[in-house]
Amino acid sequence: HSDAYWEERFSGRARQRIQSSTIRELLKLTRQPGIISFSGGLPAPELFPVEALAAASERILRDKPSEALQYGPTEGYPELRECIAAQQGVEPEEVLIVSGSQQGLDLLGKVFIHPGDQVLVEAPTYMGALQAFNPYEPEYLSVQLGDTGLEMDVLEAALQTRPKFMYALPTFQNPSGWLLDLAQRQQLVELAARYEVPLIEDDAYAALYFNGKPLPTLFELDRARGSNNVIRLSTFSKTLTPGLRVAWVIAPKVVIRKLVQAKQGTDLHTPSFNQMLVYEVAQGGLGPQIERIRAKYQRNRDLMHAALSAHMPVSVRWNRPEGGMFLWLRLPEGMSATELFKRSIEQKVAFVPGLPFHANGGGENTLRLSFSQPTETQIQEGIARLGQAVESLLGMV
Ligand SMILES: Cc1ncc(COP(=O)(O)O)c(CN[C@@H](CCCC(=O)O)C(=O)O)c1O
Repeated sequence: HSDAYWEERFSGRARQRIQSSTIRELLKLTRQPGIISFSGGLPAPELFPVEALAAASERILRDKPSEALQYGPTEGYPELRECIAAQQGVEPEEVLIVSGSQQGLDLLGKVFIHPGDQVLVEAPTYMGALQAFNPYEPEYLSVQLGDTGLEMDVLEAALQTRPKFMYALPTFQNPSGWLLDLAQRQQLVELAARYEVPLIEDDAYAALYFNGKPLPTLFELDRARGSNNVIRLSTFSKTLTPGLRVAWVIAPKVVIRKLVQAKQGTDLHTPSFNQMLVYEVAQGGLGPQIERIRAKYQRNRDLMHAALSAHMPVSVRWNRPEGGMFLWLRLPEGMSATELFKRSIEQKVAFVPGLPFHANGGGENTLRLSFSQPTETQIQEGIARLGQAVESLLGMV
């Protein structure tokens, strides 16, 4: 049959609401030789604890082969679930292990979003969440996030319209790297509780503070005031390995029970072996591993910052995140990051243009730079080439 035979049989939703992820598509591009990629939020591969994982897999297959290779409970590997619950100060029944927090986002969309529901997101926000939510046909409300945090008056007005939930990334936000300060965290939690709008806190980068004490999560602030209005997602992808696809959702028991039902229909359960592997390596504590990651990313951030100062024209602005993997760059008004992308790919440099991080448009002159993976030389060389590409467009603005 022709492609048309199949395409005309896709559901309307599949045709309109299921589109490709810009990050995933770009990552295919960046596998070409010689490309310096600042695109994906990919952990530095040399930091994967390979020996520890190899030893743990040996032990698991020797001591618990059937549990590792057999179907398991949808809720997750009990020991891992209990370990996370203890760490987060909740009961195991409030924890669900998912196949990456990306699956957590999909399941949350599946159980909460009815076609036409309003969902409040930050502008910019993580495009993977938009990709997960889109098939459930929400209408997006957005609230600007910038160097002074969230626009709180816009936030309150949006919450008053009682959207189904708000998707928030308070800690080293993807794509911008912003960290929401304590006052705004308190305000956000209080406003969401007042207007009865559940918060979904996506905390993928919670562990990646470069210095200073971590701020309390929205989840902690909400529980501390005797409320249970926050659902929290976090993952082993940024502290251990993303390829094993092990993450977790913390939510009230009634929500976890519904998510479990949804997950039964999606993948029955997260791979048994991967959960046991993560448990074996993580239960010994990831402290030293996280220290190595923080040191590398902080150094890379400083190198990228210095390179940007050396090579970017004065009309280009960028921030200096105190953690995470990304920084956010703003080109002169009128300059298109998508146009810049085409030129910089010719110079074998890749990044993620800002447009797809905006649910309701805008951000044409913004772009995300990831500093987690490139080597020092690649940062120097890549930013120098990017600076030239910007210069070549300056004449056009
Ligand atoms: C805020 C936020 N939430 C969920 C995820 C997905 O992480 P999981 O590996 O599914 O736990 C991510 C991972 N995003 C990275 C990784 C995507 C890389 C890829 O698509 O290969 C990025 O934005 O580049 C994230 O930043």
